[in-house]
Amino acid sequence: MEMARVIVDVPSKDTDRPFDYLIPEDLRPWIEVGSRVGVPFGHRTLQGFVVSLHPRPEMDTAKMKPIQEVLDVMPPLSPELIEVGEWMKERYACRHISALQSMLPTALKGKAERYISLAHSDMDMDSTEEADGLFALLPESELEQQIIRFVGQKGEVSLQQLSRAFPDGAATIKALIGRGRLSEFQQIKDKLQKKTMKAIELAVSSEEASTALASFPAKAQRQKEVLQYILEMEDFLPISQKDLLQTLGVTAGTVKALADKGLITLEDVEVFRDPYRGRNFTPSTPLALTQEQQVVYRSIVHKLDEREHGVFLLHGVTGSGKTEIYLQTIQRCLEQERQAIVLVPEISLTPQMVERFKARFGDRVAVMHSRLSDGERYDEWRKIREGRASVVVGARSAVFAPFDRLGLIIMDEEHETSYKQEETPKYHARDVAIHRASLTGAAVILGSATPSLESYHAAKSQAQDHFAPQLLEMPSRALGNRLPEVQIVDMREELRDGNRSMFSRSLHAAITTRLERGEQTVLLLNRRGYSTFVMCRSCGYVAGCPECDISLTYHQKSNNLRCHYCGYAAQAPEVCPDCGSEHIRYFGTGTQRVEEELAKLFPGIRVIRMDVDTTTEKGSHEKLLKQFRDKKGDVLLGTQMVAKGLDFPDVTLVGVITADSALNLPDFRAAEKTFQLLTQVAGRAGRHQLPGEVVIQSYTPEHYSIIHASSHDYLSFVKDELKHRKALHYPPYCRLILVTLSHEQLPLLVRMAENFAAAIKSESDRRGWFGSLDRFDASALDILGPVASPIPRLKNRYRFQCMIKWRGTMDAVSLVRLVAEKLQDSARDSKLQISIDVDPQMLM
Ligand SMILES: Nc1ncnc2c1ncn2[C@@H]1O[C@H](COP(=O)(O)OP(=O)(O)OP(=O)(O)O)[C@@H](O)[C@H]1O
Ligand SMILES: [Zn+2]
Ligand SMILES: [Zn+2]
Repeated sequence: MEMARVIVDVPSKDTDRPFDYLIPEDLRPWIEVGSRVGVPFGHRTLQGFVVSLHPRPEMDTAKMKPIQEVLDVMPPLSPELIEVGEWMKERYACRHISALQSMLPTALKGKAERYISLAHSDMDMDSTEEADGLFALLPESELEQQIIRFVGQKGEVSLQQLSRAFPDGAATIKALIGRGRLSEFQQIKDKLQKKTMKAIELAVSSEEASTALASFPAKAQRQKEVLQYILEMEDFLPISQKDLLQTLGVTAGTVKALADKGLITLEDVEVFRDPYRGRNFTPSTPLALTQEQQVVYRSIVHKLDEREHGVFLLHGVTGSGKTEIYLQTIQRCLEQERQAIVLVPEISLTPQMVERFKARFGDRVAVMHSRLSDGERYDEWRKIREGRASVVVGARSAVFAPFDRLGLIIMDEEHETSYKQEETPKYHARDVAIHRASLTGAAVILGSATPSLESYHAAKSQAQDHFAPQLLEMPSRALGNRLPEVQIVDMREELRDGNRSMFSRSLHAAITTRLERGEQTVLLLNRRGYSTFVMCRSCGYVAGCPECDISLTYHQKSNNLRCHYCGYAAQAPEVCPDCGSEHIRYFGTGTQRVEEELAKLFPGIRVIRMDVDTTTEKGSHEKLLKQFRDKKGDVLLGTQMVAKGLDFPDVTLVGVITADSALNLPDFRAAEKTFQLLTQVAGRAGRHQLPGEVVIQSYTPEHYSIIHASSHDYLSFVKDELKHRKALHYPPYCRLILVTLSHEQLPLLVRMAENFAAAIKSESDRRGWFGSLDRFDASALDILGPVASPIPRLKNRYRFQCMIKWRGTMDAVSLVRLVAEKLQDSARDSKLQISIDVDPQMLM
């Protein structure tokens, strides 16, 4: 017998370490580092992950218990991912088990039994790599044939059954799965069962339907509307009845009436588990690279060829052809028989993005994002695990894709905050990607038109205590056209001149021109931050904290203003302290109001609205974009979603309703985020033949983030912004740890929060860490707070927070963790919760 160290599935402090178990002889061949096992623990059986294997210890093993069962044939985690988990535990002060669990698709988290069947024959032989094709032709051994016959006869066999029938077959069975002869799956129960939906399809040709539509009586207005919509959606049929009812606000009765007339059919159909199955992607071939692209391409490929770990920061303006770089470096990686992960922000995981990868690499691409059902995600995950996919395109958690020959990780729009997970474990996919790649000698490309200050600063300073990417730049657009002209409109002047509309005269005129020319407009309404700050509409004054240089947040209930960093509070002003105007109030508007205003100002204008409300249903995003591309809309109006990744030839105007809204958030990254968003959205204009124009409306047109965005000047922005960050001690000149404590009783919480801050102070003093952040050459640690959290009460619990700022090579995370655990132990009643967020992105 041998021994395994197992991390058990109980997220508590006392169980947050590996436990030793003996490996029974018959389970030995099934167990690897990364296996999921069932182990006895106290009186229960718990699930756990094997993190290491050891020879049988010398000591007395009588008290050690044996592993009871193995839950999967193929270990769901690899040794590499186990190592990443260990690193996450230290880096983010989370439990080891939470780190490991976060790597698995939900469907795998329960304890469902694993089954084996013959592999689907739906594997496309053309697209599998040649090596696999050769493998499949290898003569099969006696044992292999027996196993295949056995499984073939039974249809599906549970892992238990199979391991009993072939006690010595573990290695062979794993090999057969690896070669695509057998497949491992789990019975997908209840919510994962086959999904069906009521689907609507035309029962007649579209011409007949149109004719019928014309002859509808006036009183059948609702039916007419529905049929009209179905005709518009023709390319997407069948569509779901549920979607339609929601979009049009009609009842099922109206739909049924059309079915009764024989114009449409209504059927229960299975919802496809592969959301892209059956769709044809026009294959694309590599483009001849531009001069700039070639330089970048060569640097990256050089690293790939050396099989060395390396991190690149690809700073390329909008439309510079970063995606083509991604595609061609992936190509090289695949030629090396290695695999690639492409991370994109959830919000830009648009069909257009996925399409570009599917078009180049076909079935070898797996897709992972949050709108997939658990079942779909499990299927995509298996595709990766079993080696049927070699490229994955996905949101944050795709960084854990279970590849075993990873060669390249790409992170598009690397500055996006959605790469940080806000629940435990609070990891940043960028750091995980870099760490994972360093373990396997993989390359990392961080791409953006507006890199985060952290990444850019790291590339420039080549600091030793942080990752130091190699900077690659693409300053011109791939198609040779220029970046669009940007005009800034001062909205204070508009008001002074008597224009109270949310559209300036310039933007109004520009939209009118587009309507006349039949060109398209993208309108961005940045809703982040609305209703939270107080601004003077006459002079642009925004109430800010005297200590922290961030805007104060308006609290309606108490009618006061508060700083969420230091706790400063003030009465909300009645008149502007700067200019005395009464036009000072807190700000609020929404896409719906803009839509109404557009309809009023431009009668007959066709507006496609894209925001959280219109994109909740699966596929709605795609439909709206398709409508816009088919020129069924003059204006695409939306929130952040319209800023990213879109590439439409007829968009020649981009308008930003209020550029300042995000500028006034109580977040030290407010200027950076504003600059990024403006640059992104401006980049949507004039990407093809027609030249583009951008109109930015602002109440603070003199702000450096707006000025530099309008001249597409990333470098000047960085220079200005870094000055602020340095003066006020914010990243990248220090790092942050946000600690939130919560409890049901306020007085108790306040006392404990104060104890926490005091303990951090004395503990770091004792270690000689407490220095001044003003001295940039020295290590230093400072703690702000405690103050009430921006959300001071959540689910009946009060919340207080402390912000730790630190710089240096010391292990501040483990200090915070230590103090937090001590406090929790001493608090006796376990109702105190402490959450630690290392390198926080969300400060509100
Ligand atoms: N080498 C090339 N030859 C011809 N066209 C190219 C080349 N590289 C890119 N393009 C085209 O240029 C346009 C912009 O490229 P792409 O979308 O890859 O840029 P990007 O940098 O990813 O843009 P963004 O950051 O704005 O999303 C696309 O229409 C693309 O097809
Ligand atoms: Zn004022
Ligand atoms: Zn403050």
